[in-house]
Amino acid sequence: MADVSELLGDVTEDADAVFLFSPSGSYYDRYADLDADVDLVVVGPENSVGADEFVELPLEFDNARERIRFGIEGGMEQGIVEDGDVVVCAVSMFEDGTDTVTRARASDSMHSGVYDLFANSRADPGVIRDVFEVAIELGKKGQKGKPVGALFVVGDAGKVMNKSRPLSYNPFEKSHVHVGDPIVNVMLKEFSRLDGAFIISDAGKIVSAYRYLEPSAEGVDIPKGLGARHMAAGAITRETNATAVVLSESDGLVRAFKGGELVLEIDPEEY
Ligand SMILES: Nc1ncnc2c1ncn2[C@@H]1O[C@H](COP(=O)(O)OP(=O)(O)OP(=O)(O)O)[C@@H](O)[C@H]1O
Ligand SMILES: [Mn+2]
Repeated sequence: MADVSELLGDVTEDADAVFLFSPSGSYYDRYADLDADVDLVVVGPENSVGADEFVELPLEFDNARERIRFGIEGGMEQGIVEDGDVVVCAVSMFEDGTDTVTRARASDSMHSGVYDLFANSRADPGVIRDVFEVAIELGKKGQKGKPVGALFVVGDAGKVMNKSRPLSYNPFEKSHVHVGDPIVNVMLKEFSRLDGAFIISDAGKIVSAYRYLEPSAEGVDIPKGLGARHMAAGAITRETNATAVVLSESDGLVRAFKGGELVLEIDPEEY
């Protein structure tokens, strides 16, 4: 008579790697000497169990699917797994301990650039996430139903301020508000109708709105067809350690630039 592990054995068959998401120490130790053909990788905000192979998650994603995608993308980024590899993921979905096992295939299409953006930006990962959320929401709804564009420059704010000038009075002048506060998100959406860029600090403080960016665009190579807003976004990230998040008024896409390059392009309608 068949037993449960036989019935479910297909899930773990021919695995190239096993990813343990935030395991307890004792759980990890039980499997640390796994069969030599299979990589044992710990994925989480920190490597508390001292695993040899570790993928850092900059955020503890609530959504298990996002957590898994992100972990696999990080594993690909680090060269632990590659396109086509079977990755068995052990995660905790309902309680503290591992209670869920899934089988996923690493693929180049998972390689969206999101991992690099969160893990290697100067600003806090949570701040980058909050800015993305505002941009995506703005992209979905527009401003009073009309498409709207916006430019957020995140991190290295002092330097960004030095390479820009005000187009109008700064409504955030004396305030100490942070991206992610619900009221601030309403303000950002309201002010996005007006020209220029928002400047946001590493820790998420809104430093200014209405900034005209004046970086040198020399050597900035962005896709043809994108205009001045995107050029300014790309260029400012070449001259500073900021990350720029841009919502295009004309095609509705959200793009991110880092180091002078386009690193991510997403359609708000898919989120
Ligand atoms: N250097 C800059 N700094 C800040 N904001 C800028 C800069 N250049 C352009 N913008 C803003 O971008 C807006 C749109 O400009 P433009 O159409 O040339 O950009 P774009 O890249 O085509 O963006 P979109 O896809 O949203 O149209 C301008 O009205 C202005 O608010
Ligand atoms: Mn345009």
